[in-house]
Amino acid sequence: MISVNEAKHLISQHLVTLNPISVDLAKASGHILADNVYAKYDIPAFNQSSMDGYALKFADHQKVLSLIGEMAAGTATNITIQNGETSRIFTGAPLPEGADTVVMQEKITRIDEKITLQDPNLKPGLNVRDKGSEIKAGAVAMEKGDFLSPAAIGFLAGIGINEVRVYPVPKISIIVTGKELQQPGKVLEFGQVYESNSYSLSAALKQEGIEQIAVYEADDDLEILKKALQTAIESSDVVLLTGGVSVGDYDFVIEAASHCSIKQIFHKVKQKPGKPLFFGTKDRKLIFGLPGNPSSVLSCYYNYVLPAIKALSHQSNSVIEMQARLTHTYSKPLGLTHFLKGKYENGLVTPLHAQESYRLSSFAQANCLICLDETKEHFKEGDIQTVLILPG
Ligand SMILES: Nc1nc2c(c(=O)[nH]1)N[C@H]1C(S)=C(S)[C@@H](COP(=O)(O)OP(=O)(O)OC[C@H]3O[C@@H](n4cnc5c(N)ncnc54)[C@H](O)[C@@H]3O)O[C@H]1N2
Ligand code: MOO
Repeated sequence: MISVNEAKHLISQHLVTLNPISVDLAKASGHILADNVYAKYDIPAFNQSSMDGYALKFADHQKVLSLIGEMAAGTATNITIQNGETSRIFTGAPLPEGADTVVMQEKITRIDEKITLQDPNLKPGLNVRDKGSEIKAGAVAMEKGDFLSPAAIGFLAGIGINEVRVYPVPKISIIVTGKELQQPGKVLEFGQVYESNSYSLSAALKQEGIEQIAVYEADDDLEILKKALQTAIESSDVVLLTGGVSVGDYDFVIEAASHCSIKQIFHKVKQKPGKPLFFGTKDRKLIFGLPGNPSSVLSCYYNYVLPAIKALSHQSNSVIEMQARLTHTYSKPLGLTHFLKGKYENGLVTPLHAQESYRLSSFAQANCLICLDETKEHFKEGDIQTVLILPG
């Protein structure tokens, strides 16, 4: 059996970033840019007023000015002001030809068409957004590797970009195994358990902006599982199986993986929960066999699957590793790394109740996993441990 670190290292060695695609800007939020984006135009595209007021030549600011026209935002034709003239202007409107400064309307006196300024702080160019002051045509607007946040999307739209090249988010298939599984909402017959793994995994994936998720149910039937796995490999970048990776007579995942020519990279990790974790590859596709217990599924997801999925899209891990002080003493046997459901706050971390891998009640309250090393047995109150902060 390999250690947690060895397992993480082996996965990292098999990650190949997905090929970039072009997408509409409106669909690019949350992606990473695969190419530099260059500005096509000077933005603003014209000298623009940043205030409602009057446009003038600064050299005229001590004169009584004659009002000769108006420029509103969206005005399609320009006007020209001569010496001693001014024009009404509104926020966002182009400056009239000849004007270089705008005075706010609160800082003038107007008698009929005559304007006198009372702005001791007026400077040349005040209240004017210069043409190209946001960005110049040809300049790099954003760089390859930049994250497309909502602000970045707005920025690129604002400079006229409508399509970008990004690293795609992977397509995911989830295959749940087990003939005991019943859908939530239906009556639970004797021996049945409610199917929850596809729900928790889909929710976790959607939280990362992954929408292309297919769910298959494979019962405990080897033939059904082989077919589902084959379809899943062909139609997705990452396959997540849950259950059926242990040593029971109905645990068919390893056999189905071998039948589908999946190359086994490892099976079983020195950890709790999630000891029977399987990882394999086929071409560039990643196949994770997650041990069926609901808590094992999520613990393995945050430790292995999520970092891998993020790396495929060139994204940084959304599970943040931190150090925290234990609020309680905790003991465990030697030999396995334990991941405890915990509550982290202000540098302190508390292990929650219900750590068993079939239970999710404490996971539902947890905001972190506490990592307790395989080589240690006793952990004292105040000891500093690594915690994995779960995406909120
Ligand atoms: N003799 C041994 N038995 C077991 C070992 C072992 O080393 N030797 N390992 C145990 C550990 S640790 C784990 S974890 C489980 C993993 O087993 P499988 O991956 O084969 O999972 P299943 O047996 O199919 O299911 C385990 C458990 O989880 C429930 N389950 C499965 N799928 C779902 C689902 N989609 N939603 C909700 N619950 C699900 C299933 O009913 C079982 O209770 O093996 C131990 N056994
Ligand atoms: O390693 Mo298992 O996930 O504890 O039941």
